[in-house]
Amino acid sequence: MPEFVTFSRNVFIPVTNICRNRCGYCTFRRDPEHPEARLMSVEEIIPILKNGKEAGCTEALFVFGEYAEEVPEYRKELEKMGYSSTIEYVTKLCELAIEIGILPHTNAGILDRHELEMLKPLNVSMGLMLETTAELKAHSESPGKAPSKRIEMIRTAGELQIPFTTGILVGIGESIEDRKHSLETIAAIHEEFGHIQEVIIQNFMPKPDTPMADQIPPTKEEMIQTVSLARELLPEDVSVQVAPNLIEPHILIQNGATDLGGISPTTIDWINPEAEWPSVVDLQKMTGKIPLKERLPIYPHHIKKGWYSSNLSDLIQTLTDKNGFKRKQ
Ligand SMILES: O=c1nc2n(C[C@H](O)[C@H](O)[C@H](O)CO)c3cc(O)ccc3cc-2c(=O)[nH]1
Ligand SMILES: C[C@H]1O[C@@H](n2cnc3c(N)ncnc32)[C@H](O)[C@@H]1O
Ligand code: MET
Ligand code: SF4
Repeated sequence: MPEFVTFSRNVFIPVTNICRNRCGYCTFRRDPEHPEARLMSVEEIIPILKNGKEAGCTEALFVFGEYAEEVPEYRKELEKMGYSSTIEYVTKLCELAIEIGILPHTNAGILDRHELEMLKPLNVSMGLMLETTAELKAHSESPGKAPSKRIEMIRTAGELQIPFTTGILVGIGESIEDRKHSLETIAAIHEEFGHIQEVIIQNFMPKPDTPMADQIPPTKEEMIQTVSLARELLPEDVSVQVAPNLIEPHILIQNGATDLGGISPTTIDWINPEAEWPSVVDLQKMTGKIPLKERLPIYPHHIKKGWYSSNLSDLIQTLTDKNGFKRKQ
């Protein structure tokens, strides 16, 4: 049993749902002609950040479609707003979040070294799910889900000393051996760079009207087995995260999970909109006797190592003090 289980309070900002990929399990992505296709404006985003700040959130989670610039209609929209790339726009959004008092964490899909360098000074951590090292049908129309590209980006983030979240998606057609290989790959990258804070073991949730609508999601037993495997294969300083809105976490905590990721009092999970966030009180009920501890989107050991830009130090300090987060030695 772990000594405690962690979580963070976030606001989820789905900057754009335009995406160059077409993953077989995804309902987040929209075609440009779809009525719900969007690129959020600064005017829409500011109140979300402010509400989140009021509600005690410490993390601005920017998640969006990968390289939407490859979609011509989107590029035009972005140019109308005065930006030539999504990442240029997102740096502006991160600056706003910092001004309002929330720490940015961006998961943009694949980014190149230059883009990572642009975001590093404005993000306390970043993320990219490896998903799997297997070549799967689910990803046959998603160039950005090529395992080699994902591995390369996670490594580059390591070279740049960006605190990082990655993970695997369980139940999308991969075998147990594939899961093992994916986790070993993540473990090896972390041994080299030391930047991975947490590895998400995310259970696939079938969605209506997707090519994988009828695929059976992983069983509780498979999830227990995968969480145990992750705990066994990953270095000790990496936590194993499960999503408490997607699966009952208690038994997974008994098998090695120690983090529940971000939950939000003010925004929905845009990737799994059908899955409501539990409240902190619900979370405490789920973990039972194990104490819950709120964390920031940057872990204490990375704060201690100074893996953040000077733009962020005041805010990290204020939020650490205010929330009474311990700087674990
Ligand atoms: O609300 C969600 N948060 C997701 N998060 C956020 C996560 O729960 C936390 O915000 C991080 O642990 C940072 O504190 C991700 C972050 C990443 O870097 C990569 C993937 C994910 C996936 C999800 C997700 O599906 N839903
Ligand atoms: C942000 C992350 O959300 C995950 N993701 C995308 N679609 C689904 C789904 N149907 N079920 C569970 N997780 C999903 C992917 O792993 C992505 O990288
Ligand atoms: C909305 S999914 C999360 C971000 C990115 N599109 C990816 O799949 O990696
Ligand atoms: S999961 Fe991410 S990369 Fe895949 S289609 Fe959805 S938004 Fe695009």
